[in-house]
Amino acid sequence: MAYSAKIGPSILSSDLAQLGRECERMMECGADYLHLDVMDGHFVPNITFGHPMVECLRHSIGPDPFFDMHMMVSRPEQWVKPMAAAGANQYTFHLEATTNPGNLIKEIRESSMKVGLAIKPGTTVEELAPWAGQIDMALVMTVEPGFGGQKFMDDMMPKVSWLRSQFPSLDIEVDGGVGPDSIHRCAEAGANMIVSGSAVVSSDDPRSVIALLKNVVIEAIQKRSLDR
Ligand SMILES: O=C(CO)[C@@H](O)[C@H](O)COP(=O)(O)O
Ligand SMILES: [Fe+2]
Repeated sequence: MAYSAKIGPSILSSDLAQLGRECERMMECGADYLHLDVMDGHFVPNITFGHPMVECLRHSIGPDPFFDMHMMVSRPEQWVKPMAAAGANQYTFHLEATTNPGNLIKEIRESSMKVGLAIKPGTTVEELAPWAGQIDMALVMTVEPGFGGQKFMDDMMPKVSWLRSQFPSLDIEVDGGVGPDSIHRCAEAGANMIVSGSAVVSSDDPRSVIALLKNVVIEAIQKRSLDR
C-alpha cells in the first residue's frame, strides 16, 4: 500500500483576483497540493485560465507546492509542453478528450510531469482500466466537470471501490462536491487524493476542514491495511 492521504484544495471558488495569496493561504492551512482547474470553454461550458497564469503562480509562490493540473480542455495534447514549462507537476487529462491516451501519457512523462487520467460521470471505470498501469493517478469526477459548488454524486463511489480493489497502490482522486458531508463515502471507497473546493475555500476555518478531511482518509487507509 504505497499511497497516502492528501488534500488538494481547488482554488476555482476562491477570489481569483488574489489567486497567489489564496494558494499560499491554502498551503499555510495544511494543504498537501493545489488542484488547478483549467477550462477551455469547449470541453466544458466555462473558461478559467491557462499556462501563463500557472507560470505567474509558480513564480509567485515558489517551487514547492505541487500543482495538479486538471485539464478540462478539448485538445489536451496542445498544452503538455507549455504547462511543463510553466511549472506544473502533474498533468491530469480527460479520457473523453483524446483518441490516443497512450501517446499522451508518453508525452507527459517525457515532459517530466506525473500523469493523471480523469473520467467524467458518464464514463465507465472499465474504459480507464487499460491505462491504469501507466498512470500515477486516476481521477473519478463526482460532479459533471465545469463548475465548483455542485452536489456530490454518491453513485460514483462504486467506480472508486472497483479501482481500489483492482489497483491497490494507485493514487485515486475524487473531485466535485467533496467536503465534510461526503468525505466518509470517498474514504471508505478507497480515494486517497481529495479535491475540495468550496467546502475548504469558503470556510471560515479552512485549516480545520482540511484536517478533518485528511483524518477521515488516514483512518480509512489504516482500516484497509488492518483488514488485508
Ligand atoms: O473540476 C472541478 C469542477 O469541474 C472541481 O475541481 C471543482 O472546482 C471542485 O469544487 P467543489 O465542487 O469542491 O466546490
Ligand atoms: Fe477539478
